[in-house]
Amino acid sequence: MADGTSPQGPLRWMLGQLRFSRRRALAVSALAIAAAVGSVVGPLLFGAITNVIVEGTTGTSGLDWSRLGQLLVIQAAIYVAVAGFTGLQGQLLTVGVQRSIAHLRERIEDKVHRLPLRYFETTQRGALVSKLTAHTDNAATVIAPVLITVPTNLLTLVVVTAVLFLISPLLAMVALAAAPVSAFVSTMVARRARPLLEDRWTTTAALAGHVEEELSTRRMLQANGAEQVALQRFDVLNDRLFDSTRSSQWVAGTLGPLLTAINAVVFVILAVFGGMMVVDGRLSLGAAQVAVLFSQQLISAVRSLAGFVQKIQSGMVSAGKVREVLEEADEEDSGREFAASGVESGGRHRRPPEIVFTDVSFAYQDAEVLHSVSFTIPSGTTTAVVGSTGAGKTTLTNLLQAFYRPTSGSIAIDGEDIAALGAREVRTGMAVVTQDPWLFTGAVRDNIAYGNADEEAIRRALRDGHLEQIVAALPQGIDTVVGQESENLSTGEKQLVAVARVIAASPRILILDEATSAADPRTELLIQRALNRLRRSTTTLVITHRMATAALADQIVVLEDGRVVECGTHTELLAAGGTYARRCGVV
Ligand SMILES: Nc1ncnc2c1ncn2[C@@H]1O[C@H](COP(=O)(O)OP(=O)(O)OP(=O)(O)O)[C@@H](O)[C@H]1O
Repeated sequence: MADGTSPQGPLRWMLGQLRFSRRRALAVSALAIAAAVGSVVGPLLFGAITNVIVEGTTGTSGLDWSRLGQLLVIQAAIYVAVAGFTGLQGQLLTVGVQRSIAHLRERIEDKVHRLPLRYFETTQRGALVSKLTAHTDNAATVIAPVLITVPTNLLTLVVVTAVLFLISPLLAMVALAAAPVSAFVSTMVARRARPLLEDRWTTTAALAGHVEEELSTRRMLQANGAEQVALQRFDVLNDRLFDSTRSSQWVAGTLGPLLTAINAVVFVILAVFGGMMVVDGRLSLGAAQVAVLFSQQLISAVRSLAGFVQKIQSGMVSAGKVREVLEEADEEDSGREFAASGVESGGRHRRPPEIVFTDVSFAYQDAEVLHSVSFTIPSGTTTAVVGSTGAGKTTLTNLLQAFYRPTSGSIAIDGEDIAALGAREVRTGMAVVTQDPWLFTGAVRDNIAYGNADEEAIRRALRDGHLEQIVAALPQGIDTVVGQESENLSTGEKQLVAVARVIAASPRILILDEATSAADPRTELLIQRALNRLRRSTTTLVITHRMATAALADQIVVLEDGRVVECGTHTELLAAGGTYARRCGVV
């Protein structure tokens, strides 16, 4: 696999992403070549027109108006055709490029759902967002130069040089001498600009991440009077972005004036030499004109090639970033079909599964956080896991959802090791409610249905989830748009929507991770009641700090420092007089 950041790799990779039909590619190339040929023929005709005028005014036979008219009409037709070819080629290319970019975005969106949790934990959010948006667009800017502008400019260079040599080898040598100088200057500038461009993108991503974080924690920042800290961080990043943008643009900005200066010197030399040759009679005025015009075309072709070097550099940096995401390893076996509900095609509900943890040990990095954890959650029962902060309770739920694999030991669902099942399969028919109810921006109906439930299931979820009254009070009822930052619903009400989603999905496995800990007593009661209806149709794992919640479970597992220290029913554990009883304040 090519290195995503190597100078050659990303360009070839980016071109590999193109979705051009052969016909479109041929049409674009033919139009581009025709436009390039037209722009070379134009100056030749201009020279011929000048010669006709010179001969007509200095000769004896007078001005040949018919030939002059013919040449002028042909030249006008060529310029119109060049404009038409260039415009059409641009349109065809744009549509093709945009289609390719849309396809690339689709691939990235798909990839985001297949990346392992660990990737998101170790990647800065802003960097990821800019890879998915700005970098994708910027990467596309290399396509037109690489496919069209660079080849046509090279073609122009070759043809113009050849014609220049035919007209006058001396003038051709003068014009050509400027090309390596221009190319050298451009390469030097591009080399200096590249690290500055990298820095500019990195800082833009960091700034985007900071703003995103600032917006999502706006209330907390204000409540804790921490706006100043956020402002300072913003200022640091903003200054860095200013510096890197200024430096990169300054470096890039030197290229234009440098090339203009080289151009001016060449122009003066050609004008002097050409003029002397015309006076000596070694060259016609028209040919001298063509030589000067061609030398300008030659320099402008070198100049635009140099300009594209910089554009291509920037695009390659972006292509490398996009490629990095697409080439990340997928979460293992995440490609299987995902069915969110436990209802079989026939409408009959499958029996909730038995879940068995056998000697499960796990380490996020080096330090083990779970040590030989074993317990069984029988089919259709509820097991509560209690334990102090950092004991490893949430880690257990992460392993059950196959976000990570146990370092040793196994977790089996109905006798099948989840390592063999694959992540998507494991999560089929599994629902999770955490302390933070997550809602996406959309109607309450869509938040409950989440693409799976039908009208009947939504109605049932509203009723059983105690949401009917709350939804009725919303301005557009069930069609009211809500979201994570929405002010329409309180946190407790959002939690009820999350619970209603679970009811509508009819999961076979339910994970409640501190699901009611942020709710007030009344909402907690409503959530408990709503979830009780699911009790017998699901196998439930409850993570809780509240002993009253744990007491309702069929079985309680007490976890301390990653080890199971007690396991039994509420009554059994109270009678045992151990950790659980102490937590309940009984002993
Ligand atoms: N993504 C992670 N990367 C590295 N270490 C982690 C990660 N998540 C949790 N840990 C560590 O693993 C240990 C167990 O964390 P876990 O979240 O499972 O505890 P918990 O019992 O759920 O705690 P709490 O009751 O506070 O939610 C802690 O020491 C924690 O710092």
